[in-house]
Amino acid sequence: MFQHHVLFSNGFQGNTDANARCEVSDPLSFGYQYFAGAIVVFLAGMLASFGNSGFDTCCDIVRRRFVFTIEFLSCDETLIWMSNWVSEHPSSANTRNVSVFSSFRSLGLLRSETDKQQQDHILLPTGWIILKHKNRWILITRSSKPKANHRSLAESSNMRLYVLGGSKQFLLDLLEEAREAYETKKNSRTRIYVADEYSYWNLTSSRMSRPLSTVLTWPLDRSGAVLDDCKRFLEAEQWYASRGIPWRRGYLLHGPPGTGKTSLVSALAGALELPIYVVHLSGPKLTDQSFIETLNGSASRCILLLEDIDAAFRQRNSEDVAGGLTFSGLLNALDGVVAQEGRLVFMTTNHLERLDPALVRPGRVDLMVEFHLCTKEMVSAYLRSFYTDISEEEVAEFVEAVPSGALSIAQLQACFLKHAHTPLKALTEIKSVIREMVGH
Ligand SMILES: Nc1ncnc2c1ncn2[C@@H]1O[C@H](COP(=O)(O)OP(=O)(O)OP(=O)(O)O)[C@@H](O)[C@H]1O
Repeated sequence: MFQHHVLFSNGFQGNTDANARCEVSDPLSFGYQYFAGAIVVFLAGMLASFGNSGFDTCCDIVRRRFVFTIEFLSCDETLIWMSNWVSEHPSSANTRNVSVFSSFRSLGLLRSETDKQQQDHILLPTGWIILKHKNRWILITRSSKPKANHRSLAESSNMRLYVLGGSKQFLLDLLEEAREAYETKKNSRTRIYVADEYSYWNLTSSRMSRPLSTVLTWPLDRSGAVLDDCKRFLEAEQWYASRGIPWRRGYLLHGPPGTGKTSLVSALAGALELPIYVVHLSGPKLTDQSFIETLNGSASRCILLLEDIDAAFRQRNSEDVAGGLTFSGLLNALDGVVAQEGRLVFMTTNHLERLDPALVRPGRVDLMVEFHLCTKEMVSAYLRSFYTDISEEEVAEFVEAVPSGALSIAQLQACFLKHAHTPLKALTEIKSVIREMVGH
């Protein structure tokens, strides 16, 4: 994906043309170059950070002639790319003193204490970092200060790169390299944000993306069809705009508990490389206004997940409120003038019949997907995916033992997990569960 980066020049950086002209074509031997390069970059950075007016002049001269500077701000995603790049640079490999940099904090997002997966943290060497990349010496400094935002405990953390003999193109290439490395790392994981009572999004988990093929639907190719629908929508912004249709698409996943509704959303997010933003509508502090603020604070490209929507609202004319959010507040936020465009809105319910028709009318719900208790084909497919070396005879016995529409995949999964290496024991247990269900 092509990204457009804007490099701002500031007074401190001096004339960018001058910087662009000062490509280092150094005749010095490699050993000397290595040493001298490190010293110059180090001095330049020192002068930059601690200079008084006398030093400022020297600093300016050194900078204009030899050094190209770029600053990454904490509010910008480029800081995450660069931090990740630095942490993975071979020069950082043997560092014994590191500081933990949470990429989400840097964007002002508080991480939940419950999720401490190492992969979400970037380990940066402490203090100043000097490294060599593509024959250029780079000095990296970082600074941080508490943010003024009362809702966030986050620190605002900036990073500066001083590149000896750098150029604008060198920095753009570096940035692109850093972005690609970060995207590749990130895209194998799905991020899930949950809104708190202050309409603030907390990253509560970042888990390995679930392959779509691991979610069984009925018919078996239903999940692929839903994915295609999502992709078509995401690519159709222009199509919607040219027809004056709001660029929104709502999905309602309905069916008994444990049949894969949430799993499908999670797998779709992985396939589409989108984060999931979850709002619990029954939160007592949620109001019409805070709900809108919450939605506005989510990423412009994301899956918005409203789970168990029936538990929040039943019939419009009976209980109109769930927590502080009213039914009309929900409808307005979903497709009123304040509604955001370009997002995929997924709602799930176990009780389709309880939903108010206004909530599921086209425009709010454009595609309904029904989830089923296991058909014989689903039992067979799930067995084969779980016990990869199961025999045909055992599959046939299982399929025979489980009546269509009796069990959810979640129930099968629980039993299979108990007997992960002994399918015959799982079969015995399943048979007794079925016997209990039919009452003999
Ligand atoms: N169709 C399915 N394909 C694969 N796994 C499934 C399926 N249905 C359920 N599971 C497994 O069962 C567990 C529960 O599934 P999930 O949370 O997706 O169900 P749900 O329909 O959203 O349930 P609820 O309505 O109670 O929220 C998960 O661990 C999931 O792996």
